[in-house]
Amino acid sequence: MSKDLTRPLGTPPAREPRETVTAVVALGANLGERAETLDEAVAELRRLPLVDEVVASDAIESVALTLDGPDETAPRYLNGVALVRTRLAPSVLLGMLHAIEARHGRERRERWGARTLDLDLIAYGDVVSEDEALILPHPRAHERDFVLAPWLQVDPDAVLPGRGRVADLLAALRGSAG
Ligand SMILES: Nc1ncnc2c1ncn2[C@@H]1O[C@H](COP(=O)(O)OP(=O)(O)OP(=O)(O)O)[C@@H](O)[C@H]1O
Ligand SMILES: Nc1nc2c(c(=O)[nH]1)N=C(CO)CN2
Repeated sequence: MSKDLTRPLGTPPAREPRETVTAVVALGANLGERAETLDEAVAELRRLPLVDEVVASDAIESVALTLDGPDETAPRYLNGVALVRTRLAPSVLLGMLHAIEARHGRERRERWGARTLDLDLIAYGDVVSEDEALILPHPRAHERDFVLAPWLQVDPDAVLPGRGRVADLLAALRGSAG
């Protein structure tokens, strides 16, 4: 029996097919061959089942944000955003993001620690979720220049559900910086 990946695992088959939504995936890397890793991760997103289209931003470089604030001595990050048109259920998509991270040697050691690849699910359509295994939209996306700027590049009209237009969020963030 084939699995229905449009539903959260363990739930009964749907009567209606799940519609295609745009998921926003943030990519980050500050260890290893960062640009190659991000390119490969985008290629892997394109090969996922029930993914029709992936539009990827350019990669941007930024100083590492740690729990103690920006750290100029830490390896710098390359970040990007991919818009993923998919019928995968959000929790199934997150599981597949974790599998891609694992294939790139991601180790989960410390929070906000250096990593070969980090894939966060920033938004899934306009779904709102408080489940700590998958909070939607991502609770820190609105305060991250390295998420908002590449997102705006691939979707100038983007809206972060519950927070507003990405262009306005980025302008506010930059206006309040330093
Ligand atoms: N929207 C989301 N995207 C990715 N992971 C999420 C999300 N909401 C909750 N999580 C949970 O957060 C856990 C930690 O994720 P991760 O290791 O990517 O965090 P981090 O990259 O160190 O920090 P941050 O979440 O601030 O980017 C994951 O196991 C995942 O289940
Ligand atoms: N510049 C930058 N800093 C970070 C990043 C990131 O992607 N870019 N991700 C983190 C944890 O998700 C912590 N700090």
